[in-house]
Amino acid sequence: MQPIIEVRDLSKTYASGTVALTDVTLDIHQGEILALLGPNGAGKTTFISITCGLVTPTGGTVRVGGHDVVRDYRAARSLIGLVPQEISVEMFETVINTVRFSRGLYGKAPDDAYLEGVLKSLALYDKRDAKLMELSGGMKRRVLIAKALSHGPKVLFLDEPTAGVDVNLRREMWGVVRRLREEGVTVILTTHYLEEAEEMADRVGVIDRGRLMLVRDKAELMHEFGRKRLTVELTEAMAALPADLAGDGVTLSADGMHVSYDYDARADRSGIARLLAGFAAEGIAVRDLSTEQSSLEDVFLRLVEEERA
Ligand SMILES: Nc1ncnc2c1ncn2[C@@H]1O[C@H](COP(=O)(O)OP(=O)(O)OP(=O)(O)O)[C@@H](O)[C@H]1O
Repeated sequence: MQPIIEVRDLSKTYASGTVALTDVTLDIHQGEILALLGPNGAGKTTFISITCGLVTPTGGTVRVGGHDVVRDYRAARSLIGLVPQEISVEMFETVINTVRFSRGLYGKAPDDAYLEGVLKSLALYDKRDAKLMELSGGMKRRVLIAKALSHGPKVLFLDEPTAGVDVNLRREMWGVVRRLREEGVTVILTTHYLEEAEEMADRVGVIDRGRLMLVRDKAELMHEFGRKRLTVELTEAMAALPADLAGDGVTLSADGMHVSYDYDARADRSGIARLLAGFAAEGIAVRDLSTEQSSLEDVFLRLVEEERA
């Protein structure tokens, strides 16, 4: 199947001389949730703005549903919904009128049945006649999504959907995004939160200083994420690892006081029992044990380093 979004060698240098994107190439598939992770200023918003036709690229192309976002702007844009970072809503307007207005901006014929369906899927139907000023922060964010969906797009961009919101609201947003995907909407979201990418995405892309460093299936990343490290603290320093303790993933610290063992936490047999039996057999006294999980952040840092190398 043809990707819904095809990005080829995309570059952007702003008039100020700031290089925001360099040679980004990426396919986004229909019905997936792609999370774009990256630090402030990495180029995420620039990528979204170009795809939505709000910023002109200085090199390369983006096609949405086969339509070039520059040459064939209207056709491309009609397939896209954008939920921007800032919450700006017309406080005195009602929910239903706000989404009707957004739909009208796309030159689409009025279709209240469709819009009511959108409001229902976002749990806003009961609030359709409420003024926006009467809504909670979470509801206002859902109104922004309803506006972005008002013209029936195939692709939804969410620029930092949960920046600065509390944990409950973040979970609520995750639920909303998952339901949209079930309805067949392709979702591209940007985030600073690794946890969010981990929770939501089918694929994760990392942008760093304008370059797309990597794009991976989350399952693949989670496999690496599943690694843990056991550290065994000894009562006395050891000069070298005894032969029956040495093995894959076992290392002795420089001071000889700690043995660490990296293992796959998801494997049926972690190898920990075998290792500890080895300590007992060698008569090595153990002071303490601790385990730590490599965070997604560790995984990313390692991957990005590998990619740079
Ligand atoms: N209109 C503009 N004119 C000049 N430079 C810009 C403009 N918009 C963004 N930039 C610069 O381009 C770079 C990428 O910015 P962008 O907003 O795309 O990053 P981002 O990854 O979305 O960051 P954040 O996570 O902070 O939103 C930054 O250095 C930024 O200062």
